[in-house]
Amino acid sequence: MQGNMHGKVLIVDDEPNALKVLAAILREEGYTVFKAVDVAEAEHTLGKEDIDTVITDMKMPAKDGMQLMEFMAERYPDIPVIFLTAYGSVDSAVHAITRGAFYYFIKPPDYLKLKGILARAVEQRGLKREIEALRRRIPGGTMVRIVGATPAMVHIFETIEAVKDSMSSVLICGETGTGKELIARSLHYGSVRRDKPFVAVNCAAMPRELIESELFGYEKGAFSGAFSRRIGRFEEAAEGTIFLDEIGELEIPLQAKLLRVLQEKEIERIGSNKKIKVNFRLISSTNRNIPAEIAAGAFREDLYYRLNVVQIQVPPLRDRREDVPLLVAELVREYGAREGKALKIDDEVMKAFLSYNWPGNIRQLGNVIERAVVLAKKDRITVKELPDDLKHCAVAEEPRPQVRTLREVEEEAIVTALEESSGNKSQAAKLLGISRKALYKRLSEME
Ligand SMILES: Nc1ncnc2c1ncn2[C@@H]1O[C@H](COP(=O)(O)OP(=O)(O)OP(=O)(O)O)[C@@H](O)[C@H]1O
Repeated sequence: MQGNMHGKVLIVDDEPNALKVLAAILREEGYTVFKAVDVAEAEHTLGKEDIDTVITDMKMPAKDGMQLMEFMAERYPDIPVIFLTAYGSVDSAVHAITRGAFYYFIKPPDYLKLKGILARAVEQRGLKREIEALRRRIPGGTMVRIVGATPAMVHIFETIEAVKDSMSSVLICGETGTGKELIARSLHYGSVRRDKPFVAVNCAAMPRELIESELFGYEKGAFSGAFSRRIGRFEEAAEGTIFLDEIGELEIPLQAKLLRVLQEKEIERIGSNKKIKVNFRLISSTNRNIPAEIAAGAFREDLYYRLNVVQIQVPPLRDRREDVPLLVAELVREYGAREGKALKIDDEVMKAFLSYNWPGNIRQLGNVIERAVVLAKKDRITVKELPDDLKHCAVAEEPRPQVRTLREVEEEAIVTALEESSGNKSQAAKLLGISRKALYKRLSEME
């Protein structure tokens, strides 16, 4: 945004007059204005133009403003959204704010105020863009920090380094929440392609027809609802990386289409038979056992070989428990910073973390820590802040003997006193309430 005070604004409203008036006012202010009469058209414009801020009506006949915002949260999380809402639907606007909307105005808005808010939104977008650009420039930087020191993780880091700049396809296998997407991102942002797009598509999140139009795009009129042309994700990923998450969910007909794209490096938009050259690096991920799917006839073997040129296996968290303390420290710092809390973790909590089997892996660990950080009072995270199944783990992990011998108690007291006094024996003796000589005597008995 530097050197350019104004930005690109997209206005979405089903009332042509409202659209016209606001567009005129903002153009006067020097903004480049794009208009859309519904969410579908807005989505299309967002795919084509580098929009700085969206101003949208809340109530619209097909999809509403809230649905547009959800779409944006997924695809364009850095673009601020300002809502215009009719008097009487303030509730939904407030809901939008809690979901991250930038601001809302009741119609008709106070244009002076709207201009002020818009300027702030555009400025914020500019800042985010600069930060993103800086991050990408960190030499060899992966932008995201992948925490891990176990041999399996070190092996993954080495593989990332070795293959990041190549065009070969990478298949990342591992349970849900193990960090597959993080690895895909660091393969991209650490590579020579880091200034090109990284386009992620979750193959499990959408019905088949939608994935197809998402991946390949379509021409205007290709099917009912295709009001305008839309470019697909393969085209969007030009010279960059496309990440197909949960590739195992792709149905057989789409597998065939994908195979053809990989072989021929060209695509056809739906409703057109013009071939378009595409060039991208493909990373895919799966939490399924693909060879078993092949044996069951649910996955094409030839496609598997194309996807699996380089394979990265990410182990579940329970198989690399040594990484748990590192991850916990990192996550507590991260969420703590967000909440403005500097927190320590009780030993019991760490013990529970170490013995739990983490079916949701690091994502689950992150959620548990986020919750604990929010709940934590004072400066500690205690077992009280853990969800029930983890609390049980903390209890199960403490098979303390009921009675200890006096000698054991004495030895423990001596060790604690020495620790407290950093090994200074006079001070330790003082803490224990005995003479230095008595301490020496007991120490010699202990050995
Ligand atoms: N090694 C790691 N270090 C730090 N954070 C991690 C690590 N691995 C995963 N995470 C965090 O855990 C969460 C889940 O990771 P990610 O989305 O990459 O997992 P995934 O394997 O792609 O999950 P799914 O299969 O469900 O899509 C993210 O918030 C990510 O930042």
